[in-house]
Amino acid sequence: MLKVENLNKSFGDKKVLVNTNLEVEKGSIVMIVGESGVGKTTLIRCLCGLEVYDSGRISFSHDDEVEDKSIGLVFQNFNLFPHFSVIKNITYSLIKGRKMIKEDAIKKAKELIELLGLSGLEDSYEYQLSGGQKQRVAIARALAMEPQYLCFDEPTSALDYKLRDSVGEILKTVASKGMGVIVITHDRDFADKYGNKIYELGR
Ligand SMILES: Nc1ncnc2c1ncn2[C@@H]1O[C@H](COP(=O)(O)OP(=O)(O)OP(=O)(O)O)[C@@H](O)[C@H]1O
Repeated sequence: MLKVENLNKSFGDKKVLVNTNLEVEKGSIVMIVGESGVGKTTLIRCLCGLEVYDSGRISFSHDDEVEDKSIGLVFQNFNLFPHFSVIKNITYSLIKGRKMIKEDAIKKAKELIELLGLSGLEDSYEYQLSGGQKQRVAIARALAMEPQYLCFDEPTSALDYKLRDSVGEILKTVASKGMGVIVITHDRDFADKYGNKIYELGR
């Protein structure tokens, strides 16, 4: 379980997170809702190590057999490498960061491409993809790193309304593989439908 206790974060004089608490079990989907500006993105940036927090604790409890502290993030705008094909977007960090053999990285990427319904798009570039396809490439890329927890920043906001449920099904698939899923959303119906728990971040 991922546990956030009394997390505080300010930007200058502005207190954004004040004694924020959160618990995420593996295999579950936790939705974070709240008005614009309450600090939802700041919270997940702290979780992923992209932001330094002022005080409090982020810890992993003992149900994590291997104490793997990896938390991945799927950015709201996906952040794909525009000059790389779909398959290279997925394999790049495996090969360069994890030093995986290229053939193994490609095998893994192909499994994820299949899982996320991207077959046939292996050699496409970002500009050739729809919003939903870009998002699924970003999810495949994050899953390739095998994080224990995966955060999604507003996964439905850039997409056509009808794609909302397909995103929900992907979140369920990710959780069913044993990962803890943390989702920022403005969409209360989506949160109610797919969240195992909903945290309302307040001022
Ligand atoms: N790097 C930064 N420097 C200064 N202020 C920041 C920085 N990042 C965020 N903030 C401020 O912190 C507050 C919380 O921002 P954050 O993006 O976390 O909110 P949010 O709840 O995700 O909002 P939204 O729903 O609109 O995306 C905002 O007032 C924002 O202006």
